[in-house]
Amino acid sequence: MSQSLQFITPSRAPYFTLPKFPRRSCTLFPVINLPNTKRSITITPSLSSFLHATSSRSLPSGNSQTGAAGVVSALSVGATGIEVDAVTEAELKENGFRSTRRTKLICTIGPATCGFEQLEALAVGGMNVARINMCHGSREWHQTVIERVRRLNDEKGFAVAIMMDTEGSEIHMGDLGGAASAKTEDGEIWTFSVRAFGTPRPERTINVNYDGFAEDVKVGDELLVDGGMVRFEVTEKIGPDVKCRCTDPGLLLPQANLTLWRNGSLVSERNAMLPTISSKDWLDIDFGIAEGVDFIAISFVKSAEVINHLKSYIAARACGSEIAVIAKMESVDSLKNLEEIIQASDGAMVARGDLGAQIPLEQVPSAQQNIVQLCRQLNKPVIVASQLLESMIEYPTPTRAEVADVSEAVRQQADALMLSGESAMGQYPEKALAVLRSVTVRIEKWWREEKCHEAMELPDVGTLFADSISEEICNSAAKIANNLEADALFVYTKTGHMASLLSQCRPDCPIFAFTTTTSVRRRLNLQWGLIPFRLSFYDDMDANLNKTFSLLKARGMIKSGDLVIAVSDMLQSIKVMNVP
Ligand SMILES: Nc1ncnc2c1ncn2[C@@H]1O[C@H](COP(=O)(O)OP(=O)(O)O)[C@@H](O)[C@H]1O
Ligand SMILES: C=C(OP(=O)(O)O)C(=O)O
Ligand SMILES: [K+]
Ligand SMILES: [Mg+2]
Repeated sequence: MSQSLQFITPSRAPYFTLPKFPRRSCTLFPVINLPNTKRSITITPSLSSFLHATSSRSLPSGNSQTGAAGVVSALSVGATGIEVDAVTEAELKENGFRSTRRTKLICTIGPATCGFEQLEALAVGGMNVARINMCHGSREWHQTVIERVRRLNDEKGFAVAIMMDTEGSEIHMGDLGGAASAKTEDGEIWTFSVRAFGTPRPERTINVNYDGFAEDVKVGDELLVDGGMVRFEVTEKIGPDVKCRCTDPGLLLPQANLTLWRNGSLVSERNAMLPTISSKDWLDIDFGIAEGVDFIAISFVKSAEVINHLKSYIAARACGSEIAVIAKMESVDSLKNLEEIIQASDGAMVARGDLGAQIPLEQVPSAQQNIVQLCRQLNKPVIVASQLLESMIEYPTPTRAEVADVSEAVRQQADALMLSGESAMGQYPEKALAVLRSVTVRIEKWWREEKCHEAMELPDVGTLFADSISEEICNSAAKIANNLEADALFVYTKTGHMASLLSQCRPDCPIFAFTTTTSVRRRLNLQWGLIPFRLSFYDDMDANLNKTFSLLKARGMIKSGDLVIAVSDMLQSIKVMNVP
C-alpha cells in the first residue's frame, strides 16, 4: 500500500511546523513488508501529530486528488513517453540509484572540443552544461557550438544545457597576433601598450584593451596576468607604452586578464568606474537571448543592482523563455555584497581564477566555502570553477593536490564543478572530465558513508506561508527518504522549484525530477542530485506515478520493490510507496 500526505492551502491557514525528527538510528518509520511486495509506513506519534497539525488541509480521503486522469498536458514527449539521456539510463541500469553522480559537471568549450564528435564525447563523459566564454572566439564560432550541442540533444536525447559567460569590462590583453600563447622568461622586458601591433607582432609586445592603461599605472606597480599565472613589475612609462620586467615567468594566453597591485593592495579605482556589463556584453547578451541559452554568467559582478537590471532585461526580451542568471564571484566587491548578489541571482560561480588575483591567494579557500554555504542556504545553485585540474591542460594525469581540491569542492556539496582550459584548449579534455567524474563519484560515496550516522541538516523554512508549505514538504520528504533508506525521491515539477528544494536538502538518494518542458529539464541539469526527465503530466498523482513506473520499468531503470518517495508541486503531497 502506498501512503500519502496531502496539503490543501486554506485562505487563512495557521502556520505549522514540522516536529524535529530524531536521528535515523532510532527507526522512526518501521517498515513492514507486505505479501505483494509493497511496503507501508507505520505512523509514529511524532508523524501522526504532524499529520494532525495539517489535517485541516487534507482531503477527506487523504489520498489522491480528484484530478481528471487521462487529461494529458498538450506537450508530446515522443514515442518512448519519457525523455532521459542514454548515459543516465546506462548509469542507472549498471550501478543502480545509489551510485549515480550527484555533482554536476560543466565543460568550457574551446578549440579542443568544438567539433560534433568531441562534444558528443564530452556528453557521453558526463558533461551536464557546456560553457562558452565570450572573451574568446567570434559570435559565429559560438553559434556553431550552440547548434552542435542542440543537435546532440535532439538526436541523442541529451539535455546538455548551455551557459554563456560574458567577457566583462575588466582590463585584459589583446590576442597574440594569431599565436596560441607566448612564453615569458624571468627578467625579460615586455611592452604593454594600447597600440594595436600588426602581424607579425613585434617581439615581446602585448596589446591592452583599455585606453587609460598607461595613465593609470605607476612605475613599481605589480602587473598580474591571468590571475597571477605570470607577473611583471612596471619599470618605465614611454608615452602609450609601459615597459615591464617579468618577475614570475610563464605562458601568456590571448585575452588574459590584467590586474594591478600597488604597495601590496589591489588597484581597483579603474575597475570601479567600469560598468559590470559593457556595451559588447549587452550585444553578447542579445545574442545569448536570441540563441536561447539556458544560463548567462556575468563576470565581475559588484552588486545586486546589475543582476536585477539584467533579469528585467531578459524578462522583457526573452518572450517567456527563462534564462537563469549566474553571478560570478571574482572581485573584492562581489565578496562585500555577497548575500544581496546571491539573493538576486539564479545561481553563483566561485570564479577562483580572477578571485585569486583580487584577494590574497590564501583567502580563496575560505571565500569558496562561504560562497558555497551561503548559496546552499539561499537555495541557489553554486559552481566551483577554475584550475580544478589545471595540470591536465598539458599532462594526462592530475596532481594529487588537484584531486584533493576536487574532493574538497565535492565534500562541500557544491552543485557543479567546472573545467576551463582543461576542456577548452587542453590536450586531454575527455580524460580531465573522466577524472572529474570518477573522483566526484568516489568522494560522494565516501562522504555519504561518513555522514550516515549524523543527523540530517535540513534547510530553514522561509517566513512566507506560501513558500513554507513546499519547503516543509521537501524537508519532510528528504528526511523520510533518508530514514527509510529510500531508493529514490521522485518530484513532479513544472517550474523546477520543488526539485530545487529537494536538491537543497542534499538527501542520500538521487532525485528523479520529472518536468514537462525541455528548457526546465536542461536548467535542472545544473543542480546537485537531480536527474531530470521530461514527461507529460496527468493532473492526478497516482496516474503520474503509474505512468512513470511503467515507463521506467520498461527501460530497466527501476524495478519492482524499489522504495520511492514522491512529491509534487501541483498537488503538494508526499507519497511513500514501493514500485509495483
Ligand atoms: N572560444 C574559444 N576560442 C579560443 N580559445 C578559447 C575559447 N574558449 C576558451 N579558450 C582558451 O581556453 C582558455 C581557458 O578558458 P577560460 O578559463 O574560459 O578563459 P580565461 O582563461 O580567459 O578566463 C582561455 O584562456 C583560452 O586560451
Ligand atoms: C571562471 C572565471 O572567469 P573567466 O574564465 O571568464 O575569467 C574565473 O576567473 O575563474
Ligand atoms: K568570461
Ligand atoms: Mg574570471
